[in-house]
Amino acid sequence: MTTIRLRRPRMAWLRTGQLGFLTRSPRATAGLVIILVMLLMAIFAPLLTPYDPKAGIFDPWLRPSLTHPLGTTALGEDIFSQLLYGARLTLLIGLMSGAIATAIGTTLGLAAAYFGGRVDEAINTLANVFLVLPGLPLLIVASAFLRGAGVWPIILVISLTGWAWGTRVLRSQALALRNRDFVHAAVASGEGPGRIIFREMLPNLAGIIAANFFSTALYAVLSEAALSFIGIGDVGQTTWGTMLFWAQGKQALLNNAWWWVAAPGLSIALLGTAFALVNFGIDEISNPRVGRAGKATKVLRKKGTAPVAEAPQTGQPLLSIRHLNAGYLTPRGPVRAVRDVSLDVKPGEFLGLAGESGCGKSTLAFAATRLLDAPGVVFSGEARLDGKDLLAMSPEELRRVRWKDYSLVFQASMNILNPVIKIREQVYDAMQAHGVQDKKKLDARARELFRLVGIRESYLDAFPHQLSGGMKQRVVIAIALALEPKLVVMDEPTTALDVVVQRQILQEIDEVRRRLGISVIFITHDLSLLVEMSDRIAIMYAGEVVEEAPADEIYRNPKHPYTRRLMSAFPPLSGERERREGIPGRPPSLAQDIPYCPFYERCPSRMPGLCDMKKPASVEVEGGHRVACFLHSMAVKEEESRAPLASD
Ligand SMILES: Nc1ncnc2c1ncn2[C@@H]1O[C@H](COP(=O)(O)OP(=O)(O)OP(=O)(O)O)[C@@H](O)[C@H]1O
Repeated sequence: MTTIRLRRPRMAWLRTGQLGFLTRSPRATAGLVIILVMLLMAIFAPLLTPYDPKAGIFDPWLRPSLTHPLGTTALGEDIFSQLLYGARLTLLIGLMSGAIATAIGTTLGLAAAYFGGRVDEAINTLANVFLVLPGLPLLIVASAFLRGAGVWPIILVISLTGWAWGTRVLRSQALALRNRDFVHAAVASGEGPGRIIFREMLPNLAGIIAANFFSTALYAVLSEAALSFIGIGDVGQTTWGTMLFWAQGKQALLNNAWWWVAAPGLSIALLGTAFALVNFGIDEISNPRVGRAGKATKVLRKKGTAPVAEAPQTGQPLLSIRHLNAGYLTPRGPVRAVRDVSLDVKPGEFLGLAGESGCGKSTLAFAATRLLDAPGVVFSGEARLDGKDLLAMSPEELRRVRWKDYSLVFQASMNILNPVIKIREQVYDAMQAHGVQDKKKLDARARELFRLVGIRESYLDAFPHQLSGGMKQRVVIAIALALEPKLVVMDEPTTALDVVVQRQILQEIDEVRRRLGISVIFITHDLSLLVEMSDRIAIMYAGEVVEEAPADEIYRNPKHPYTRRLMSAFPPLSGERERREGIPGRPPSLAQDIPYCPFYERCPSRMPGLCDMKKPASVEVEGGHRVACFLHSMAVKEEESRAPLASD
């Protein structure tokens, strides 16, 4: 049975201490103070006034005085007492209706987005039906029928007619979130569904949920006032709405007792304003860009130059990919983006993977690490990490090894950072999902990681938007290194960054992987960069690895005609500036079978009748230098056929 580790979900602002921030937002503070004062007035009404709100024991139409701060009604009741006691039911109606409608709306909206399919369809249909139900006529009918049943009919009708809007909005927002990179990354890092919904998605929806709550609460307060005002509902109860009803019925304004109308009317308006103000505050929390949380620090600290320790080379590959076939199932048939690829990565090795765009580099990396999403599919093959076949693992086994044994950084990795969660929490996440819970250890490790990738520790308490693109990418690299995985796959991790930052980050990656003895698969179009960084380079073309050799060997002595053209398409590392040429022609479509040399059409050294008839096998031409080209496999064969003669 699959067990999912779930931490107790807590709302984001409680966890990150952002509730404190709420009180630092002047608007939210004002809103909270108003609501709190009203709540206190409601709770402590018996202490604040000695009079029963329904006791008509005083002279009617008394003007405001010290004994009766808001005067008396036409029936001789104390208006101030009515205002205090009325707050009880008015607040109860608002807060309860808001809470029930928001709970139903949030649960159904999130369930629809997360589970999709039939669940989504059913919830959506239900929400559509409830959206067209006319709320006010229903309220009138329910109140008329349930007259005398107190305020609960109103609360229930408002809750039941008010949840559908929230579900609609939350569903669409949650659907968009479901496809965001940070949610994919959370899935990839082994987080369970509950944790993803509550930890990753819910905080991003806090603004909408709050808006839903406060707008329903306000709607409820206003509806109750409107119903009471026109005499529907239980006018025997004391609420701000029934106060307005009686004031109107007894013609308070004509009797110059404007305070009888003004007191409940202004209280309702003030409550609405308070709801709106707190709503603004929560919007600031849920969207840190709006707020002022955290101080952005400006200067990057230069990293120390600690001694470098190479990983022990055991000779056994850490990752061993064998006959891997992977691709995409499309309506026009399968695209075979990775074709019978076999590749090894040794412990501590930096393997560069290069090739033109669309040749299958990313598909290879994602397929081998079981991160290929639909419509991607692994057709066949093995990918053994430390002897364990990743492609045969159960989802639970995979969850255990991901991030711990291997991790991934890709081009748009900075998007995996959840915009509403502080960097520190996100660095902790991967470690917590794998059992590190001790706060001191988490903090020490997070600081160490930041030093390692050259970011000031103070950025741990920043939000992602406070960091530049380069820094976010460093954070992601730090997260990828958090559990000291044996292998990190980096798919163009710096392509989106400017050249200076790229170089800095690459140097840091190189130093970190040497220091920690981590193996790296580094994917890029930039062959000259790979030559500089890699121990070994594999060149891919049309889904196949056509050449593989130590980096300096590829640089000095490229053998495959494609590698040679690729090398000449990039500027040399040093020397005169000269005009570079691209490779004429286009790679073949990966939707078709290619039972011959895939480079045939573009190859300047092609041999018709051979290269267009069958596929060259990959052969070792020199120690560790393999190439899949007839030019070289023939030379090897000749060499081999001469060898016995020489020994005769
Ligand atoms: N979702 C998809 N559906 C169908 N085909 C796809 C899909 N994703 C990628 N492909 C195809 O698979 C092939 C390999 O793509 P892949 O992204 O692995 O190449 P790449 O070498 O990493 O390219 P780049 O360097 O531009 O990222 C391409 O022909 C591409 O069009």
